[in-house]
Amino acid sequence: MAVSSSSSPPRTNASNPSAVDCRVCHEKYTLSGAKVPRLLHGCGHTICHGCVSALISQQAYSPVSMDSLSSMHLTILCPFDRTPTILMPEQGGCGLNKNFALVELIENVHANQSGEAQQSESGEVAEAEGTASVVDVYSRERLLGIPCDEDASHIAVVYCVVCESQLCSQCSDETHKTKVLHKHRRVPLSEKPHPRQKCPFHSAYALEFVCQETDCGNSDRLMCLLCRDYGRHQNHRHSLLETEAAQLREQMVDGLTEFRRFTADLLDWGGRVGRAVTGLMDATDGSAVTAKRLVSTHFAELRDQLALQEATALSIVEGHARERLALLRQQQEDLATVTSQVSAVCTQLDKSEKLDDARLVVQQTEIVRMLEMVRKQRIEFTDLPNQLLLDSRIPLAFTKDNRVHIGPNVEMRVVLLGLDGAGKTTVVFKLKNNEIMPTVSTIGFNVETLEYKNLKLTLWDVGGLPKLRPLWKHYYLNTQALIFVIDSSDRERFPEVQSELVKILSENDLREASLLILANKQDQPGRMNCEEMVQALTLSKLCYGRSWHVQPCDALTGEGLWDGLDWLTRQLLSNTVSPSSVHNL
Ligand SMILES: Nc1nc2c(ncn2[C@@H]2O[C@H](COP(=O)(O)OP(=O)(O)OP(=O)(O)O)[C@@H](O)[C@H]2O)c(=O)[nH]1
Ligand SMILES: [Mg+2]
Repeated sequence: MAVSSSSSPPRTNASNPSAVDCRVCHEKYTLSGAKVPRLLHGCGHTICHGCVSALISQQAYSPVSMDSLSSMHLTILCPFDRTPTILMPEQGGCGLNKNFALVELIENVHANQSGEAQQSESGEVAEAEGTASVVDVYSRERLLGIPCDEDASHIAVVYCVVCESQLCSQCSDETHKTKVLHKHRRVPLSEKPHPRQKCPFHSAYALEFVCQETDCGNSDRLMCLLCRDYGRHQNHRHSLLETEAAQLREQMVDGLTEFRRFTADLLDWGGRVGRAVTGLMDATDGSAVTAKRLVSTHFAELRDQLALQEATALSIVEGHARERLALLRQQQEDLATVTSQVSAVCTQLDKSEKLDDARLVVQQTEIVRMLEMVRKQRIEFTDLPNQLLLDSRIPLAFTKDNRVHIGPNVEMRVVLLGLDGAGKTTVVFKLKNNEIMPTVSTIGFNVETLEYKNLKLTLWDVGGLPKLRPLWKHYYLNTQALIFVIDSSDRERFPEVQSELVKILSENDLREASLLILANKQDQPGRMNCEEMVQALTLSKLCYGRSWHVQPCDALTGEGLWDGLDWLTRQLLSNTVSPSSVHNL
């Protein structure tokens, strides 16, 4: 500790410590001021206010003294057992309670020694028998440089809380010599309490109490002595303003600690979010850039693949057209040859017919040969029209993986099922003849053939009335596709629809069949869309393992029907047509 002269050097008594001496500086405790006993609440030991201040000024620069999370906390270590005690820096030593038991003891000692010479608190010089070392407990106050109220040439170091004056040690001692004034509480100037606010109703009195009545009726809870005893808060329960403020401060300290941690957490999360934003938006290699690159690559690959598939399909069609052309040209040539042969025979027969009998008979063998030849040609020609490939169309269709199928019509058996009134018959008529026919409930079945692309579909439209449903199973055998028609607007019958679907889809004969679900009557109010229908009928689960598709449609206008049929033909060609008839890419 620094050794210096002080305007009020405390007495030291290191050689003969007693209960009323500070065990650090070995000076006598006093009732107020620098030697007032302060209780270290961390461990319960007591040291004087001056030593607390000295510890604070020492600890303030120690790295362990500051709470790492809260700069508001100041920790001092007990000089006896190094237990930490936490303080608010702005309160300094005043933040610690006085050891009131000791204060009482000192008062008793003072009372007993009233006749004796008073301990000098001015502390000008250490007494001869005391220690030689003196602690300048007011070094901080001196740094403030506030002039003494009694003598402006002195620097004030203490504050009398009763007189409300700032004094140097000397003037403090001199002005507080009397027995009464001596009792005035004086604190180091750096610990000067905030000035008390005056009562707005009694300007001579300070606000000292807080009303605790819940239904007090006064807008202002603070009161002075007069308000409490005679005024608007008379007979009201109340507490000390100081205590109330201390409790509030305590709550604020707790809150601040908590909030600083919260702020640290927020900053931490903010940092993480910031890093995520940077990672996402990095212009050169951020996640967004990478994801976009992946999308572009994916679609570029798809385009390449499609271009390749298109080129292959075109070359297949061109090859097919060339073959057909060559065949037709061959047929052209053959016909021309036969025609010229027959014309030549006709010319020859015309000439021979004009000959006389003798000459004619001479040519008999030749004439018979020509007649037989032409007749033979004629007989052959009766079959020729059937063999001629006069249809210039090239029937083709695509599989679902874009392979092209060219060839004669492939026959398929398709069964239409669904509840009565769902629109099966209407769908068939619309597909077959593009017309709307007034329908009645189908009793039994209708069968229609439909040529679409290079498929020849046999459509079996089976009546859906409950009494007819047990007959559905007779149509399952060799069925390549099932078209299940649903009235999308009739939500009440969805459970019935689902129960029929469950039964149908568990049929062994339909295991391989493609399933086209027509969500019909999309023109009707209250209709269910495809997504809702898939959910409502748990179709993903029901149709697991088979090729299935839900197509919204309106059988009256035909909207959606051909899209559904396109899906079906692609499935059927992929599943059914022999690999040799499909031109692989
Ligand atoms: N508004 C509307 N009505 C439709 C639609 N499709 C069919 N209908 C009508 O629904 C009613 C029943 O149609 P059908 O084709 O006879 O029904 P179904 O499924 O063959 O019935 P069953 O033969 O009893 O199994 C008829 O009045 C049709 O005009 C549609 O898309 N919209
Ligand atoms: Mg019908």
